Amino acid sequence: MAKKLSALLDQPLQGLLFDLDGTLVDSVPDLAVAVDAMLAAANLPLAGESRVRTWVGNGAKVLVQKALAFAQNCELAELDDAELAQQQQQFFKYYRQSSGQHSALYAGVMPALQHWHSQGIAMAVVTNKPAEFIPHILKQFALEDFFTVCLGGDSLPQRKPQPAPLIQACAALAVPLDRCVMIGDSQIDVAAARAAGMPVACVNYGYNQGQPISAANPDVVVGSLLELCA
Ligand SMILES: O=C(O)COP(=O)(O)O
Ligand SMILES: [Mg+2]
Repeated sequence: MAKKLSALLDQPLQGLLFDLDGTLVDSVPDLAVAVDAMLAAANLPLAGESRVRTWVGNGAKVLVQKALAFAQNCELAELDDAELAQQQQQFFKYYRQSSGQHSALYAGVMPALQHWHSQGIAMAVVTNKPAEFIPHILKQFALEDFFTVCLGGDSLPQRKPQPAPLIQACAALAVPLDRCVMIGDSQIDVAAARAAGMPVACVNYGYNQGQPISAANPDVVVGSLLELCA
């Protein structure tokens, strides 16, 4: 049995911050459809789901950059800014169509959120996904009532691994940082939590750029959010 969340704090737990992609929802199937539709429209080779899985975590711009660099067989730095901006709009267009079609809620997420909700724990989503895509996904999986605060990768000037969105989410939840735990799937979540001075629990089923999450040294690793429930 994994360490309980309360064991990570000196004070009683009051708040939880959740990563979205790879932690609550397996969204890669729909992201991959949109990436490949963007590449197909530009007559470029398709990436496929298994590659896209290793590119998610740093937000849409980095995902599009990695896809274009792969398809054009070049370095990220060689990409043209104007083309990148245009392809990102294409990607958004296709993701608006594909989002939610083949995404799935991970096992254990619903009962774990219900548990913490019933305990009165304040909960927020802090994702690098662009904010416009968050409400639809939460609604599709009936998660929207659990979260009083949702921040996307473009909600603030800084995104994870910077601590700003975590600090902002705690402030919006009115929960002190030292009573809050970040729950994510990638080294980006671990780095953001460390920078905010917050403990971090990670799931082992997410994306983490193809690396085992244990390499990022989170405070606890679990195979299901249910393992974190007291
Ligand atoms: O959209 C991404 O790149 C990652 O989103 P996440 O922060 O919810 O994992
Ligand atoms: Mg994630």
